Amino acid sequence: MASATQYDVIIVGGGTAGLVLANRLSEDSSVSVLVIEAGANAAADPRIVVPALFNAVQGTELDWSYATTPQKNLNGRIIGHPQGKVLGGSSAINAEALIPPSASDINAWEKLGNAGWNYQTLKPYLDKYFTLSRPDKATAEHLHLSWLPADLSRFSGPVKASFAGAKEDPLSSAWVETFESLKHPLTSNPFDGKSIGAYNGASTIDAASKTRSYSNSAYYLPVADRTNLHLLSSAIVSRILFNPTKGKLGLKATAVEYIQNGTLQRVNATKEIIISAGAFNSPKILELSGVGDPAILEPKGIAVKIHNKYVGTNLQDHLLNGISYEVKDGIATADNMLRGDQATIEAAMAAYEANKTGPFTSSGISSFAYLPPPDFVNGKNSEDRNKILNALTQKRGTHPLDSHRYSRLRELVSNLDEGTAQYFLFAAQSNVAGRNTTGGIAEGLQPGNFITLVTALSHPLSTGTVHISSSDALAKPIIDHKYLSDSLDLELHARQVRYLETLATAKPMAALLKPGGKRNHPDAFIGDDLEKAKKFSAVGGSTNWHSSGTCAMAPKESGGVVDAQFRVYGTEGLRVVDASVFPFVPQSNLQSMVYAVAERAADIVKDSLRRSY
Ligand SMILES: Cc1cc2nc3c(=O)[nH]c(=O)nc-3n(C[C@H](O)[C@H](O)[C@H](O)COP(=O)(O)OP(=O)(O)OC[C@H]3O[C@@H](n4cnc5c(N)ncnc54)[C@H](O)[C@@H]3O)c2cc1C
Repeated sequence: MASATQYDVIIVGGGTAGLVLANRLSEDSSVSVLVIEAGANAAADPRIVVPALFNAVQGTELDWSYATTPQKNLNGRIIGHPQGKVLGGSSAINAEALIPPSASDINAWEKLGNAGWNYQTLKPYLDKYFTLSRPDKATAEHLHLSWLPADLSRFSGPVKASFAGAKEDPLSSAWVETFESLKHPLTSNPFDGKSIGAYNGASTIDAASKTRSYSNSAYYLPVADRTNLHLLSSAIVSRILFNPTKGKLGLKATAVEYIQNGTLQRVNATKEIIISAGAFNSPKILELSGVGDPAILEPKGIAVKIHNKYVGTNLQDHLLNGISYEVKDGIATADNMLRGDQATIEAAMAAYEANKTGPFTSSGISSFAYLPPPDFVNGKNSEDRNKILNALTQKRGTHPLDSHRYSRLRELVSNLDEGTAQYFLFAAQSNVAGRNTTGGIAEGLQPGNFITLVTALSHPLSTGTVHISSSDALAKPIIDHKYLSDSLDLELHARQVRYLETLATAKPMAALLKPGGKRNHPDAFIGDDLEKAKKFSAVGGSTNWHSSGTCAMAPKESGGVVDAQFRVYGTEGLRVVDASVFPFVPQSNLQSMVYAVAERAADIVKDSLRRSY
């Protein structure tokens, strides 16, 4: 039985990855596990439970409310970065889209030198974290789910997923049919590691209760009464302490310092400390602990314990851009709800409470597509394509992982057999163009009903940094994504932004939109003009909320912070497990990879704990 001052394993951050680890590692009742989470357990809070309300959490006490520095290539705009500060982390505030990753994205980890990190080894874990409910026949037909396998029993995990979307809503059906009419049909089952074309995806929403299913409800609450699993909530970890004597692998991590109710406290770990504080806060905790670049740490008065200049670098995200199109009268969108219209919210709440129906049951984001650059398929625009391919053979960037990024993108643009961009539909307007986005997505909305067609760069070349701003554990880090700092990102992204206009004028999508209707910004009228698309890329560029990569899993000489077993280089008993370890941002939305990677990490740690007895 654990004491209050010492545990076998301490997990820093009870977020998406942290709670997977907490559950799996405490399955062995002889292992004592402590989770330290900065936020509260808000499991009953409707802003978390009700699927459509994910947006209402942003900027509240449940959000770290981070933001970038002014982004030079986005016209100096500041991009807001919500991050869950609550038990469940960002899985408690995300938009619930469950997008399976691409096999080749994962195989790229192994090519980089992470032995054993390929699709085959991760696949069992990708199937292990969720179960999937099949919708009724009429909904399945409406959503064009013929690709869904007859047997869903291979999905066997605690997160409950289902297909959102109502038969009455014309949008999700039109989405798939529009891509089909443009000769980009879905070519295979996305759950098998490849998705090209459009489909309506699943969401992490419990089909029966129509509530968010996330790491708290799925992994923590069902086992919260285990006597060997303890949770300290509303406690902010300030640093990891090391034993000054070097062991075989390096300094042994022995204790965690945290601040609770304004008091600095300490708890010891006998075997493992696992940092799962997310892509911004995990590198922050390493730096506060003296693990990082002396040029960053020393000016802040932090003694360098382990010199690794790559901590907090390699920051990636899927830069996105959306054009909002006014829809014809009578087509239901989420605009009124997003604007906070009282009558709409009351009607939606009434439908939700009475029989779990209506707009509160989904996030409004479930229609997706992946495409290679549409400009280049079938041999089109080969001169432009060759220019991009040639540029990708030249040395660009300064991070050791950059050369791998270029060769991967080169492969994708050469073969055109995988997506380089994600497209999705948001059933309301987007207001982020031309402004800082720290106020969230519901600020300054215009009257009318809209849909937003969105595209995001799947394999960005531009990478940024996140570093501490001071030695104060409560200070926000300095986040600089350096969006579009590699000019090739703009070349590809602008073409994809221009393709949104093709989608909007294709059948049957065009029939839903108001001819000559309003848009979200004067620069959003792009037509076929690539220069206008480039301009709008800067005006409207924003985050897809997929920050990752800042404690990359890679060989040390390739810019790695952790090895293939998640061990922080130069340490013993210290690992990082969360979105920060992804060396390359996968093309999929991140939660599926975070859950799967955490499940696999749990097995790796269990194995190591067994060997240590
Ligand atoms: C608004 C939003 C929408 C998104 N939508 C989707 C989507 O629809 N589909 C999808 O697949 N992905 C989505 N994502 C991405 C996905 O949810 C995240 O990438 C993923 O949840 C990150 O998991 P993580 O374990 O790395 O970090 P997190 O889940 O964020 O966990 C980190 C945890 O550590 C805690 N913590 C941090 N610092 C400290 C400290 N010093 N002391 C103690 N605790 C600390 C945090 O409070 C948090 O609970 C979205 C993300 C956001 C922010």
